[in-house]
Amino acid sequence: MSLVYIGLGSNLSKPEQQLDNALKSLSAIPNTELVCCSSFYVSQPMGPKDQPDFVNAVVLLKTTLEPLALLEQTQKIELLQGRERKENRWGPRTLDLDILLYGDRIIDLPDLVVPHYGMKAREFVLYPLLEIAENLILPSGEKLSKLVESCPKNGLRIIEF
Ligand SMILES: CC1(C)Nc2nc(N)[nH]c(=O)c2N=C1O
Repeated sequence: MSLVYIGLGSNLSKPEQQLDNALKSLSAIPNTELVCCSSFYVSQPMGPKDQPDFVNAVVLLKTTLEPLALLEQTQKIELLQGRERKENRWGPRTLDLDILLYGDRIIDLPDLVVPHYGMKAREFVLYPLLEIAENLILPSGEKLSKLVESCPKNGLRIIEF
């Protein structure tokens, strides 16, 4: 059984609803349990600013699926929710599911790099992750709490339901 942290992001077609739907689909992945989810956070787009603000969250899964089998499941959910794989990397999207951490594994495959390549500089990943994993140590040995200390919030704010 592995503990896997997944980043969720959306800035199209009712982003909060997109994340709610994604949570339902993630909890239905075979051999996988959705353990907990962070609050939903709103933030300005990193990269091109001429697009809507994003809604982001991080979830913790417990799974016996191997990394590429889990990736297949998350990509299926993205497509189900209307993500066109052809869109540009920095443009708006209905749903992004990124495998941030997979236990203590370091994975470097053409389709999957874990820890996620950009997570250390993304406030919209680090703050929700800290909310559900305050004592996390990354495979590199770095403390998540230290990374958050040096990551500006850039206006990131929790959506109060
Ligand atoms: C376009 C890019 C880089 N910017 C983002 N910016 C924010 N705030 N949140 C995201 O999830 C996000 N995802 C992306 O892929």
